[in-house]
This record gives sequence, structure tokens and C-alpha cells, in this order.
Amino acid sequence: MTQRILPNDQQWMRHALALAARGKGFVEPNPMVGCVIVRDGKPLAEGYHEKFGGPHAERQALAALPADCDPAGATWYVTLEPCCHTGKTPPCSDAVIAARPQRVVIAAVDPFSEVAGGGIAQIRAAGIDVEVGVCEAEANRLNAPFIKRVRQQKSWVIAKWAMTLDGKIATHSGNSQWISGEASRRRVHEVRGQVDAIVTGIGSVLADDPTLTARPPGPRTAARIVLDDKAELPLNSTLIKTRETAPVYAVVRSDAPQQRIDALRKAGVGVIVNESRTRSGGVEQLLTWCHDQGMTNLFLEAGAGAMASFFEADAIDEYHVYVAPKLIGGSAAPGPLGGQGLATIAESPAMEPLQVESIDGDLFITTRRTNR
Ligand SMILES: NC(=O)C1=CN([C@@H]2O[C@H](COP(=O)(O)OP(=O)(O)OC[C@H]3O[C@@H](n4cnc5c(N)ncnc54)[C@H](OP(=O)(O)O)[C@@H]3O)[C@@H](O)[C@H]2O)C=CC1
Ligand SMILES: Nc1c(N[C@@H]2O[C@H](COP(=O)(O)O)[C@@H](O)[C@H]2O)[nH]c(=O)[nH]c1=O
Ligand SMILES: [Zn+2]
Repeated sequence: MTQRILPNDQQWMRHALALAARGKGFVEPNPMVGCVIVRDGKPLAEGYHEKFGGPHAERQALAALPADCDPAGATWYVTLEPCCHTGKTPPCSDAVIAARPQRVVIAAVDPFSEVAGGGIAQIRAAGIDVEVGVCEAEANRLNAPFIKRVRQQKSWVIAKWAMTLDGKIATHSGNSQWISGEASRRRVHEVRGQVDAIVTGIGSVLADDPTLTARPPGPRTAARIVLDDKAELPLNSTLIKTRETAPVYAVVRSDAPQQRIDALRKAGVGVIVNESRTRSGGVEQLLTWCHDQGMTNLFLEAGAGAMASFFEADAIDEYHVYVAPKLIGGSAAPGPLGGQGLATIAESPAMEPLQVESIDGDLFITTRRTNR
């Protein structure tokens, strides 16, 4: 069988990827998946995985077919290999085969062990042409947090900070509200509403008494996690006062005062004891713990100290940096990453090229560690 990529394959797959992305924040810990059914150069139907527990993209596309339309002989574009296992919904590979396509084009293989090529094999075994790898890099990029969760049993980390043009996240007195403008902060709240947890440090809690909720609320409610070595989270903090809105956790060292730990627990805070001797070890342990809780995306909104413990553990996958046209100056005013820092530029971790967007006078810069 000769496999080949046809001229419009990428165009249809990009459309399917755009559909898939609409599921962001709604489908996790599932992957985002989109599907377009095309015949004679025209879309017959399309769909995407809209909600965790709901129908997969392929079944959504089938359900969107006009009542009198038999899709036999069509080409299917699916951003992720159709599943071949019964999870919360029956296998999509069966539904695809039953629709008698002429060809199925898939962007990426599903790394989930119960699929992992099995869906592709079943469709091929039914005598249908299958092309794999069209827009693969884009598809894997879209689902990088899902892939990390499946392969490494750890959650994906997005570090976010707002800084002045001279690279400061606060003044020497600790004042930082607000560096970025309103439109930028609205964007931050959108992300807060899509992630599973917002992680901060005790320094930020003591300085800002933050709420760390999505306002307005998004599709999911993030837990709030405070890196709090000595269990200092104040019992009258806004985080604890709003614990009914979203859960609060404190990550404490094993030698933190027991009466503080007890007081936090009594106040409804989940206490995660860092069993490792190092901060890096604590960060790794936290990412595994978050995975075990079913979390896909963590949003790190912290000061220089907590940010440094993630940076030093090489635990940041993605960066969201807001640069505002403000200047603070002063060598005592912190930059985003504290700690010892690196000795040479050559040691800087490999990063993807920056993507830059202008938001009402601020710059919104995003990037990722290479190959994540
Ligand atoms: N512009 C911006 O985007 C932001 C600015 N800020 C500003 O930053 C300043 C606060 O910065 P900073 O004091 O560095 O605060 P952080 O929020 O970074 O908290 C630092 C503290 O967190 C604890 N900590 C760090 N890593 C770990 C870990 N792995 N496990 C457990 N505990 C850990 C340490 O506590 P200990 O020392 O007790 O061991 C450390 O001192 C404020 O002025 C705030 O306004 C804050 C957030 C965002
Ligand atoms: N100063 C600063 C930010 N600071 C972050 O927002 C937190 C306060 O959140 P909340 O209490 O929920 O409004 C604060 O502790 C810190 O993590 N964020 C930004 O987008 N831009 C800014 O200029
Ligand atoms: Zn499926």
C-alpha cells in the first residue's frame, strides 16, 4: 500500500487542530482532539472532544452528519489516533470502521498505553488506508501537557510573571500591584480558569494576600497550592477564607512546626509534606502528587524564591511573561528568578523562539523549553 500526503491534508488537519483546541480547559486530563470528515474536497461534518466524559471527536463528527448523508468513501482527519479501548465511551476505531472511510489521516499516535498504535492497527486491518504524521509536531505541541502526564506521570508547568521594562517583578519594598495592565490581567484570569492548580510561594502570600481564583470563572476551578516550607500560611489569609471556593494546599518541609501543620489542617488546608531533603526534590514530588490527583496543568504565579525552586529543578515547561511599560530600578528590586542563578550564559536551558503579542500596551511573551 503506498502511503502519501495529499495537497489538502495539512489544510484539513490544521482545521481539525483548531477545533481540537476549543476543548482546552474542558477535556483534561483527556487530550484535545478534533475531527473533520471530507469528501470530494468538501467537509461533510466536523466535531471535537468538548468535555471530559463526553463523546470523542470522531463520534461528535458522526453525530453532526446530515441525517441523509452516508459518509462512505470519505477521508477522515483526526488529530489523535482513534481510541480502540472502552473507557467512558466505546472505541472510536469501531465507529470509524463502520462508517467505511476510504482513507483516515491522523496527526499523532496516542501515547496512552491502552491505545498506542492499536487504533491505527485496527483501522488498517479493516482494509482502510491510514496516513499518520500529518501536522504531527503541531498536534503534539497542542497536547504536550497530556503527553507529559502519560509519559512522565507529572503535571505540566506554566510559569507566569508580570515584569517592568527593566525586568523587575516588584519594588524593593515588595509592592507589585499592578505591573501589568487590566487587559493582560484578564488574560491571566482566562488561563487560571483552564488549569488544575495555581502554585505560589509563601513570600507572595505574605506580601500580597492573593486570592488566586479565576475571575470570571472558567471551565475548571484550580486548586491553590502554596510552597510553604515552614507552614506559615496565615489562618486569616484570603486563601484560607475562600477555601470553599477552591481547595487550598500547603507544601511544607517535614521539620515544619507540628502545631502549625495541625492548625492548617484544622483550617481546611491540605498539607503536603515534602519528604525530600531538597527543594528540587520537593518540586518533583509535587508534580507527581499533582499527576496522581488527576491534574494536567499547573500555573506557577509566584515570586522570585518559589519560581527559583522550579527553575533549579528544570521543572518549568512553558513561560507566560507579561512586560509592562513601567520602570522601577534599584538593585534590591527582584527579577523573576531568584536563587543563585547560573554562572554562564551557556548554561541557559534551551528555549523555543519567543512568541510575542501586544496586549493594550503590554507585551505578552510565551515560550517553552525546547522539546517539551
Ligand atoms: N510581578 C509578579 O508577577 C509577581 C510578583 N510577586 C512579588 O514577589 C514578592 C514575593 O517574592 P518571594 O518572597 O520570593 O516569594 P515567593 O512567592 O517566591 O515565596 C518564596 C518562599 O517560598 C518558599 N519556598 C520556595 N520554594 C519552596 C519549595 N520548593 N517548597 C516549599 N517552600 C518553598 C520559601 O520559604 P522559606 O524562605 O520560608 O523557606 C521562600 O522564601 C512580592 O513582593 C510579590 O508582590 C509575586 C508573584 C508574582
Ligand atoms: N503583580 C502582578 C501579578 N501578581 C500575581 O497576582 C497575584 C494576586 O492575584 P489575585 O489576588 O487573585 O488578584 C499575586 O500574588 C501575584 O501572584 N499578576 C499579574 O498578572 N500582573 C501583575 O502586575
Ligand atoms: Zn475515542
